[in-house]
Amino acid sequence: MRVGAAGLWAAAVRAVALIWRSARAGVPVFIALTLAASAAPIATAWLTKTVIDRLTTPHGAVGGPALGLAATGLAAAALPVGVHYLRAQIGRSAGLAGTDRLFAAAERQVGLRNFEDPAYQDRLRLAQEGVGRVPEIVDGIGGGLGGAASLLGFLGSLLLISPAMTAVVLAAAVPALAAEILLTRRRSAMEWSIERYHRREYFYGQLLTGTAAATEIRLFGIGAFLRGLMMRERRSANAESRRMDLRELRTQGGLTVMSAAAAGAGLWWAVTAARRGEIGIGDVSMFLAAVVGVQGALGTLTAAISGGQARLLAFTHFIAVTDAEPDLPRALDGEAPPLRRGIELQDVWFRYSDDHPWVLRGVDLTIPQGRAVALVGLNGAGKSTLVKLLCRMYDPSKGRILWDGVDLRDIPPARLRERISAVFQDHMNYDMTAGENIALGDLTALGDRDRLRRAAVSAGIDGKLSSLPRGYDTPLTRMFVLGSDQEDPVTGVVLSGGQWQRLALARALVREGRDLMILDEPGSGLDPEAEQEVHARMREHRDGRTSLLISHRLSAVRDADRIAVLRDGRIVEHGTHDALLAADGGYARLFRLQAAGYQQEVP
Ligand SMILES: Nc1ncnc2c1ncn2[C@@H]1O[C@H](COP(=O)(O)OP(=O)(O)OP(=O)(O)O)[C@@H](O)[C@H]1O
Repeated sequence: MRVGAAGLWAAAVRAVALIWRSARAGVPVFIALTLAASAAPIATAWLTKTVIDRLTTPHGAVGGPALGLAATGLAAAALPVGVHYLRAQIGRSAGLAGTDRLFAAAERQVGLRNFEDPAYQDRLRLAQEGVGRVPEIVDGIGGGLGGAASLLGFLGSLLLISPAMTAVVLAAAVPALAAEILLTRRRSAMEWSIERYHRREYFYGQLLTGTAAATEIRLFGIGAFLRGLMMRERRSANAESRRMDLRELRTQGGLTVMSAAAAGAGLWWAVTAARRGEIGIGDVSMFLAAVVGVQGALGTLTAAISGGQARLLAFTHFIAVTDAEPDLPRALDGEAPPLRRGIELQDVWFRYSDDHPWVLRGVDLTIPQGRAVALVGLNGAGKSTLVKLLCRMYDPSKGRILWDGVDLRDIPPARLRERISAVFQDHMNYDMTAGENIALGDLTALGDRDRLRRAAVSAGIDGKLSSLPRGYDTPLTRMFVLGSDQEDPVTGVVLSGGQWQRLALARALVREGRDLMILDEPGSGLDPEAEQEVHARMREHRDGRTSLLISHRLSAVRDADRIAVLRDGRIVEHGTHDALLAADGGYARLFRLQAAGYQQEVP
């Protein structure tokens, strides 16, 4: 991604606006103290010159300037401390506001399309990095302001002593500044180009240190292999950084010699001019302070400019994420009415992107209110995709889905989702307490132990949760210690796959009174007995409710009011279990196959 000067400027304006809005009271004080802190050394230099001049003239009164020197010395020592505190404080406020804004922007992506786009994911990660660098932008602003004020102050002082010498010092300074800015742009470009190595290195690092892949990595013995891949990425990034460092070394080396030569020449001139009586001894001291001051200010300024470019570049990702349009067209005021008739899919076509093949190719399906519809089909047939369309995680590419006659596109996703509960095939296990894991299904149940237990009982997991060391308050994680009590840390518990499955079911059940219940493979991780039991419970729960059930175990869906078979992106069979068996099509064949498999297993 190339960001030109205009882009960086726009980013600077946005960053300043964010900083200003998040710390209105602190910013003016910070600027005032920064400028005062920069002025202190200039005042010190002038006062020193005055003291020396008066000391070298008979009867010169030095009391006033000496007192002034003491005051500026005090200011020079104290002001940077205040500036440092305010800078950190403003950085924290701005970082907090930026982080909140960033995550709110990510939440505005109500569907999944952007989240599944690798480019958006990259951008999101870089945006987090960008917002993390907002405190550095505050540093940069402070450095830039302070540096510029010192530079102008010392150059002005030098100008009063000798315009010629000012020209020499400037001649050494300006190329240095220009070269630094150029180097910085190159460094930014280099950092952007090595980002791809860092992303892959991070990925391997996560694999090697996380728990998700820990078992496989150990069993397959692939730790060293993955570490090798990780180190290869790091070496590639290092090689490019080293090339850049060498270029900087050469340029900066040359510039340092140049400015040292300018300073040396200036010193020689000042000393000889003082010897000839053309300037006073105080002027020599002022000149020395100005040369050192200009060089120091230049260093601060170039660091602020070069660091600032890199930080603003990172901040452009934050801007891109916070400005991104929601992935689904927004319907702001539609309603999802309580379901009375049912849900209708009319000629629904869907593919994940223009580059992907069609998953659904004209699905027509009705889920009548109060009925249980089962959806069956082979792996990859598109069942879970259809579920995601029903929850409006995506919009159909063609066709429409009607909720009691209202197109889902006309309903704000949040309102639609309030009416739905679901157990997803790839349900989530949260590193939180058992109770929280259930309550996440409906936050109004948080802390309502009776409701949580009711859901857990229905999902058949209450016994297990009640027997945990702290019951429903037991953390279901070994990732970190929960609770604020450092003296008495709460050790977490790890559940089995099937137990997590039941917990996901409880999470769906705690969402009481919803119009549609979606059960996508609710029994897939359970042993046969448990699966039967869960399906029996779900049958009870479904009774009189609108539900969509997906299962590969056809015996579990046989008593659904309707069964739809999805193949090649279309509903190819549709009816009750008995009707489908009588039709003797694909469903009947699959059902017999499964039944025969079970019979063979019985001795
Ligand atoms: N997020 C995604 N991006 C791109 N393609 C996807 C995505 N999710 C699923 N697919 C593809 O869509 C097709 C249908 O997948 P889906 O998960 O809906 O099938 P399914 O019927 O639920 O399968 P299973 O029975 O194995 O769970 C598959 O070919 C899959 O590769």
